[in-house]
Amino acid sequence: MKFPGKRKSKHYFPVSARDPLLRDSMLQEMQPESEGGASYIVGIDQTMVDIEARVDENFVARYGLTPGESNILNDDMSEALYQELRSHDLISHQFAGGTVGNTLHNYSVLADDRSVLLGVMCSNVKIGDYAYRYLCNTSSRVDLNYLQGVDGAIGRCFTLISDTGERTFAISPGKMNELRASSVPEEVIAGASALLLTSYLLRSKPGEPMPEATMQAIEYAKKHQVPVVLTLGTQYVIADEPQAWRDFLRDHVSILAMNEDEGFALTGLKDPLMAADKALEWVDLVLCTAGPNGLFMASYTEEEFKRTTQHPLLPGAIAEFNQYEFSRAMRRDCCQQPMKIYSHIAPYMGGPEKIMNTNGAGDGALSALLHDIAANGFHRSSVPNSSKHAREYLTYSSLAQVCKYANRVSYQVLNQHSPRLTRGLPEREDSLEESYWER
Ligand SMILES: Nc1ncnc2c1ncn2[C@@H]1O[C@H](COP(=O)(O)OP(=O)(O)OP(=O)(O)O)[C@@H](O)[C@H]1O
Ligand SMILES: O=c1[nH]cnc2c1ncn2[C@@H]1O[C@H](CO)[C@@H](O)[C@H]1O
Repeated sequence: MKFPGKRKSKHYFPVSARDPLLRDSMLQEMQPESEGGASYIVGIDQTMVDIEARVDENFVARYGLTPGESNILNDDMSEALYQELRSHDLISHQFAGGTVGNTLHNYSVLADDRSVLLGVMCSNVKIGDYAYRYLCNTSSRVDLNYLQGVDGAIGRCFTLISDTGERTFAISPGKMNELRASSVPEEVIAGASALLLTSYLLRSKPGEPMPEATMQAIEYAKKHQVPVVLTLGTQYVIADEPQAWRDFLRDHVSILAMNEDEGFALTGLKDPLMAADKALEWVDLVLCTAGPNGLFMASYTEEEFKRTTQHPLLPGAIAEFNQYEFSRAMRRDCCQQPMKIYSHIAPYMGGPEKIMNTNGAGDGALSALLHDIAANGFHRSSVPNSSKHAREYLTYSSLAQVCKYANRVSYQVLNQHSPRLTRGLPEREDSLEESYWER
């Protein structure tokens, strides 16, 4: 694992006196990690490839699709849509996709370490087909050994970009929802630092086993105290039944990732800070991305061990909300006196000069948060006596540092075409501190 502490520690966890147990020599010893992976993330996804095409505004309306939404197509519509894209030569890119698949891939690239993907894969893969492309475009650090074979195609996600830059997904599901509960291995969930899920998993046709497989994974995660991370799909999935999603969060989820639109659909609050604050009623840690306005995080920490920021205090609906952003996130139930902490960061370097692609920028931010969570697990098992583990923290770094890291990774995604990182961040990121607020 690329341990965040291996970088200049001040970049990732702003302590002035370093942990005496965490000397460089010890970190060196920690580097060669066994293949089994002491610390990994597991996730479930609807296995799919993204087929990106530029279309005119009428296109989306002609197929009766809701703009901006992730729409499900029937077989006839999929075929007609695909044929139209092909005959007009509109397809510009094809990548492996899926929101959890993207996030696990990015996690594995950033951490240079193992993650485990659960889902389906064609039993009979042919060179050049979509399943083949999916496998070829997934990091070799993503463990695909637990995928369940199916007799048929994986999903296709037509990613339709209009003239205005709006992105509409049209999903041809194939067999993507055929994952059975019996294909969810308890031991893999039990050993993970976190279980990653998306709200899309609960959206399937009657009789398809994916929702049951998802609930089975949640049951194992609870049994083994593995934090459940949920990324909300699109606002429409949530807006259909917001109360059911609030109950779901309260009952099953510890860490929530969403963008401001999804936050609004969930809470009825437009301000991402207030939406994140509201979500703390149900979960322990919230990442809320807000496009050109950067991102917010909110969590709990132990009142006695809160740490005051050295950054300027920020105005907002909660006055000086970032006052304790140098604290580390904890589960509310692990705090004797829980207090809420918040942080915000503006886009890294003000955003790229030219945005290549916003698709997956939020997934990128979440993969950085997962890296920090896994690093905490890794550090806990490597240096159990460290003062860093005197209390049960969720993250290795402070909320402010996780924001920085998440934001930095989003920037990287905006700067390339695919939602999946082609390489990790520059090894030392020496410029991070100095150049952060320039431009
Ligand atoms: N127009 C922009 N200018 C600068 N930075 C941006 C812009 N759009 C996004 N970002 C950066 O990317 C991060 C995530 O963006 P956004 O909120 O659009 O994610 P998202 O909608 O969840 O994306 P996806 O669902 O496709 O993964 C933001 O927090 C910000 O750092
Ligand atoms: O229904 C779905 N299930 C899983 N992933 C989806 C669905 N719709 C869109 N995406 C995925 O979301 C990613 C960007 O966040 C895209 O890469 C797309 O593949």
